[in-house]
Amino acid sequence: MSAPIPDPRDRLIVALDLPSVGAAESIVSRLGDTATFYKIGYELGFAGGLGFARELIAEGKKVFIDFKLHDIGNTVARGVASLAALGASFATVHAYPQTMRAAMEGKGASPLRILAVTVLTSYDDADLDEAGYRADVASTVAARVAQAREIGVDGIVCAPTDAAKVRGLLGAKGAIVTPGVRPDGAATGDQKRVATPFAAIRAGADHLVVGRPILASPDPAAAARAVQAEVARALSAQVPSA
Ligand SMILES: O=c1ccn([C@@H]2O[C@H](COP(=O)(O)O)[C@@H](O)[C@H]2O)c(=O)[nH]1
Repeated sequence: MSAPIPDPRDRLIVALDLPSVGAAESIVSRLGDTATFYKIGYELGFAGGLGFARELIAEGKKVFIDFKLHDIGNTVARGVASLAALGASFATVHAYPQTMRAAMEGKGASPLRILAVTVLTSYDDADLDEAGYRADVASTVAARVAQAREIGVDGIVCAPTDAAKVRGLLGAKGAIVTPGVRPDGAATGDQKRVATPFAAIRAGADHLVVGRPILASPDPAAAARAVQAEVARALSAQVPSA
């Protein structure tokens, strides 16, 4: 049997950073068929979002649970096993070796893909220094990707500005997922390491996570389609002409 043809709409993951299931239902309905992949983080997750994740999956959408797990190995492995049973497509853990190994053990043979978060996109060198790290963002990302690759995690979450370097370190295998994506002119908010959808894809990202630029738009479906159009433009620019 041949491999399923990937749906290009899956390149965009819409972050449902919303306070209630009702608010999420409203955005999902306005996005309709435009969006196929949704991310659920703390805000919606702690407000009934896991039940909503189940509904989205039952409707054929893909779900990324972004709780960035980090705990003792037993707790991480068992938490990940529950996310695998839920039917999530992606789940995040912080890129600490013990945590990454536990997550890979917890997912078992399920299709859940474990993504290791390297350095949050809201952090710059000064933020790492303030948190007690003695290495800058670039070297911390590189060290974490090397460990993630060694452990065999399924993918990496990094800033779009790190994606080219991460792709070089990770090789062709392994998904690169980038939050911190901002269409030209969009407010950056608390994000510090940002790039446009076009630049992120050109740098080697497989999936872009976009929240506020879509959620805050008067027309979320148009905003999502604009991101997808940039993705398509970047992908076609990557293919050398015959
Ligand atoms: O390094 C990281 C890891 C995760 N995120 C999450 O992505 C979205 C981004 O939302 P925007 O509104 O597009 O800024 C959000 O859910 C974060 O928790 C990240 O931003 N950076």
